[in-house]
Amino acid sequence: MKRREFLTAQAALVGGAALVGNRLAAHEPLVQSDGADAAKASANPIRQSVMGWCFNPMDTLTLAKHCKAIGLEAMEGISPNHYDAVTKLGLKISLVGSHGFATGPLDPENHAEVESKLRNGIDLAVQYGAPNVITFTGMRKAGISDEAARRNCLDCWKRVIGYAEEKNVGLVLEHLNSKAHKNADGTIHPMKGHPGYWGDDIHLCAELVNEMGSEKFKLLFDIYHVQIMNGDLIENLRRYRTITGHYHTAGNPGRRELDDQQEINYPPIMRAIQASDYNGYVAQEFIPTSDDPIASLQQAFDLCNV
Ligand SMILES: O=C(O)C(=O)CO
Repeated sequence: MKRREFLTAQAALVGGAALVGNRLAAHEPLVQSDGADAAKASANPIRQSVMGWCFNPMDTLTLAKHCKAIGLEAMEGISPNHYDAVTKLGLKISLVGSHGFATGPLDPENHAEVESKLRNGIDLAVQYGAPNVITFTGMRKAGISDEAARRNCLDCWKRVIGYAEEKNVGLVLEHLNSKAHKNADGTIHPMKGHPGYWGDDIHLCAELVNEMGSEKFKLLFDIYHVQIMNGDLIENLRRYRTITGHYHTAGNPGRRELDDQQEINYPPIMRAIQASDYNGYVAQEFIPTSDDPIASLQQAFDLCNV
């Protein structure tokens, strides 16, 4: 989108709400009717992907074949060792991995690793035509204040963003929930929440994206994590849609299927995404609980295929 079209679209989106640069400031009220989403969500099908780790221990190629049969367009969260085989099946790679969520740029001790993994991720994304590479803030650390955490993250990402722009690959910052989710035996589930994660407020993550000031640095809006930490999903999604580069799904509570045992109403959320003229991916990132995880994937695909 050209800059003038972008600004016109923004103006239409937010009516008179205040913009920071060309981006909506956190907590500014939005003025858009729900009807507008339904009207615009038509010839713009959601491009669906899946996070491979959720389907462990199913092997990646088996999952890939099911994805192809169901109609998903892409996969992510799989080892790059599988990229050749997966792309040969006709699937795309929607998101490339980099450093983990625990070893983020918040801590300068991680900077060398984060920088090198982001650069490697960008190279892989170019090789396989993936639009984005994931990044995280990392965990809070004693002795690092919020202000220092912000500065450390921005300093590190700013050393890489020029390379991302040159290669036309996006970096997407994932917001995560920081609540502890217990298993039945009282242990903490390692993937339903990430206690200690600093970027656990969607407004903070949006501020970081805005401070980066690059079209190649955007939000990874994980609907499950946002529901837990901030809620108000459609309002937040609309607020940040021009700075969102990727979406993840899951049912809440439990990071489970998108079924009627959970509380998030996905079809209107998908229509809100469509109405934003978003043309990136929405990746299913739920942990199947049923005996037939592929049936769960089919059900999630159908529900989001609005
Ligand atoms: O929990 C998540 O959503 C993650 O992507 C962590 O890697």
